[in-house]
Amino acid sequence: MNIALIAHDRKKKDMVQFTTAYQHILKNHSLFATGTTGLKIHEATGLDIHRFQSGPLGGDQQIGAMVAKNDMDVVLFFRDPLTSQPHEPDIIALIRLCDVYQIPLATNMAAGEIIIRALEKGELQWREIVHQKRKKESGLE
Ligand SMILES: O=C(CO)COP(=O)(O)O
Repeated sequence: MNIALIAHDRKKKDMVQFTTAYQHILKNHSLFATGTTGLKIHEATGLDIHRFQSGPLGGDQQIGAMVAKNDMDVVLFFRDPLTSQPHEPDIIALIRLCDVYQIPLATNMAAGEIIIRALEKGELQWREIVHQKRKKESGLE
């Protein structure tokens, strides 16, 4: 599955702890992240991650583009609700797209734990059905 990992600055510690604790699960998936989050995770865990731009420079939008193509299966976005962000519209747009495409989205570590455990148990396999259906509709299969 394609998993996006994003954390605002004050939540990066949470993200590093989270990805360290669950790296045995995450390593079996394709990981994507905004620039600085991806770097911190890679430095702490050695996990392979495709890094997009930093959030304020368009990284949220790049991840949003994958969501809009229904290519992203899970979004773990540990956001900071107490600090205003210069790219707030991008953040809102990404969250909105997750709702448009019914993408499991965690906006904090507690919800992230529920999603990652569900992923481990295979409870998100329905995403494969979405991919297969999409391929069929586009004539790729
Ligand atoms: O700002 C972000 C998400 O909105 C995160 O960006 P960075 O991972 O580059 O810090």
